[in-house]
Order: sequence, then structure tokens, then C-alpha cells
Amino acid sequence: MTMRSFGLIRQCCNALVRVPLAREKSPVSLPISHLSRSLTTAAEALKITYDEKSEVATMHLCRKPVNGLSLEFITQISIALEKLENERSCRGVIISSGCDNVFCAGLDINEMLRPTPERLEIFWKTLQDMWLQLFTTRLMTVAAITGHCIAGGCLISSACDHRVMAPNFKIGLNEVKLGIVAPFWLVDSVKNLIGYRQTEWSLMKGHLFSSEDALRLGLVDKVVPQDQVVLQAEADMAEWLQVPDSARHLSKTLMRRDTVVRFRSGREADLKTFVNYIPKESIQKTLHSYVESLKSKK
Ligand SMILES: CCCCC/C=C\C/C=C\CCC/C=C/C(=O)SCCNC(=O)CCNC(=O)[C@H](O)C(C)(C)COP(=O)(O)OP(=O)(O)OC[C@H]1O[C@@H](n2cnc3c(N)ncnc32)[C@H](O)[C@@H]1OP(=O)(O)O
Repeated sequence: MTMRSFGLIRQCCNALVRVPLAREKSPVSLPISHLSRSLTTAAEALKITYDEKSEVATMHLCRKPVNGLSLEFITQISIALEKLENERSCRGVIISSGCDNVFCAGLDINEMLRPTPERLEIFWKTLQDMWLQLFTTRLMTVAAITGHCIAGGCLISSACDHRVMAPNFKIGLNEVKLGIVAPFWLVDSVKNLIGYRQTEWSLMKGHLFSSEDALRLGLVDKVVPQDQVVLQAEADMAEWLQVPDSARHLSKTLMRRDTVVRFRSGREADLKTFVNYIPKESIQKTLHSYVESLKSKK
């Protein structure tokens, strides 16, 4: 297999990104590596490889420990997706994880703890944009879910076209457990996969499905042993790419149109709700307790 790194993507991972710092009033330009709260540097957090023969890229999420979606990380993913989308030879992207037993633990909760209004607003807008990009991309997208896939993690996997998961992990929307509510567009994309009632009760309870239940419901398409997830994702991608790209993409656009129209008309209101809701003292208390409970379980 001929693998090469995507030079363009490597460049973009070290790029300057204009984001407000956590406790500053106005945006400043800094290398994104200066802003990351992760144990990994920004350059290490996202690795892209491209296989010329299969015309498939792999986007490896490696923001340790749990691929928490910070503003900088979401920005990196978004820039990488755009570059891949513009790379004419690229037909598909597999999203995989470099974190042990975790595909993605969702939003980096630190982004919502005592945030500045400026950063909070940019954070949410960037997340909305990344979701729309992934949900509508011309590329065939496969999520290789080698571990837990929670809330914002499920946002990524449910926006893809196909999902392969390892057994004995958890997947779903647990936002209520943090005292928050998943946005309607994320709920819609899960509802598109598992239907109204399963979405409603799991959302209200913050229930996370086992891999096996997720397979039964259609939240994932295959469950295979952990060490075979990426291989299976590659095999499934090859099968999907036997369908002509434009017909496949037009079919996807047709099926996702209502969700996208609803998103576009509601995104401004959704943003306002998010930036008003998160700083509330009661929400801050619940988020804080949740983070403490994560730390104290050790
Ligand atoms: C009424 C009107 C309503 C309007 C609504 C308005 C607005 C909507 C608002 C918000 C919508 C947000 C939508 C999306 C939300 C999210 O994604 S929130 C995140 C949800 N995620 C989780 O709950 C997952 C939490 N993590 C875990 O359960 C576990 O960490 C695990 C993924 C199962 C992995 O377990 P394990 O391998 O044992 O690892 P640890 O638990 O030890 O974790 C390692 C360290 O990582 C820290 N961490 C874990 N998850 C996160 C995270 N999401 N963000 C930040 N940090 C995280 C964890 O604390 C450990 O840190 P230390 O090593 O202790 O420092």
C-alpha cells in the first residue's frame, strides 16, 4: 500500500488560527499549539495519511487522553476536511482514533467551564460548521470507532456515512447527565439513524448504548473485534467506492436535505441559546460537579 502524508494538512495543523484565548476579551493570533489544553501538542493531535492507490485518506484523531473536542481541535479537523475535500484525487476519508479505548469523549468540557463569551461563541460556531461540513461532504466518510463514542463523539460518527465499531464500548448522547441538552441538529442526525422513539428516550435519560445495542438499532453498521475495526473500515470503504461518486453524493444530499434546511434556518437561534445557557450559574455548577466526578472515579 502506498501511503504518503498530506503535506498540505501537515501545514495546516501548524497554522495560525485566530481564536480568543480562554480569559481574554479580544481575539489574538497564536499558533494553535499554544492554546491546546491537551496532553498532546496541536501538531500531534491530528494526523492525516493518504493512500494514493485507494484514493482514501485517514484522519487519525490523537488528542490525548480522550480526543476532547476543544476549539483548536475542531478547527484543525475542519481545516483538514476542507483540504481533503479540495484534493481532487481524494474520494473518501476514514476517521479513526489514536486514543486507547476512546474514539471521542465529546466536547472538551473545559470549553464550557467559566468561558469568555467571545470564545464560547466561536467555539459553538466552529462546531456547527464542522458538523455541517462532515454531514454534507462529497467524500465518502467512514468512522472507525475503536472505543467509547460519547456526545460530541457521536456527533462525528453520526455525521459520517458508515460506522464500524469495536465491541463492549458505549455510544450515544449523554448530555443530560451534564445538565445540558444536545443541539437539535445533532439529535436529528441520530434520529435519522435510529428513529424517533429510541432517540427520545435515550436523549431524555442520557443513555449510552452498548456497541451491540447500537448495531441492533442502526447507530453503527458493523461490530468487529477492536484490532479489526480499521481494516474493516478500509474494506467497507473500498466497497462503497464502487458506487460512482457523484450519484452517491447526490443521494446523500437528497436524503439529508431536510436536516440541513432545518439546521440552516435554526443555527443562529441555536447559537444564541448555547451562549446564553452555558454561563448560567446552575449549569456551571452541574458541569463542575460532572468534571469532579470524572476525576474522582479513579
Ligand atoms: C432548556 C434549553 C436548553 C438549551 C440547550 C443549550 C445548549 C446546549 C448545550 C450543550 C450541548 C453540548 C453538546 C455536546 C456535549 C458534549 O460532548 S459534553 C461531553 C460529554 N462527554 C462525556 O460525558 C464523556 C466523559 N468521559 C468519560 O466518560 C470517560 O472519560 C471515558 C470517555 C469513558 C474514558 O474513560 P477512561 O478511559 O477511564 O478515562 P478517564 O475518565 O480517566 O479520562 C481521562 C482524562 O480525560 C478527562 N476527560 C474525559 N472526558 C472529557 C471531556 N469530555 N472533556 C474534558 N476532559 C475529559 C478526564 O477527566 C480525565 O482527566 P484527568 O486525567 O483526571 O485529569
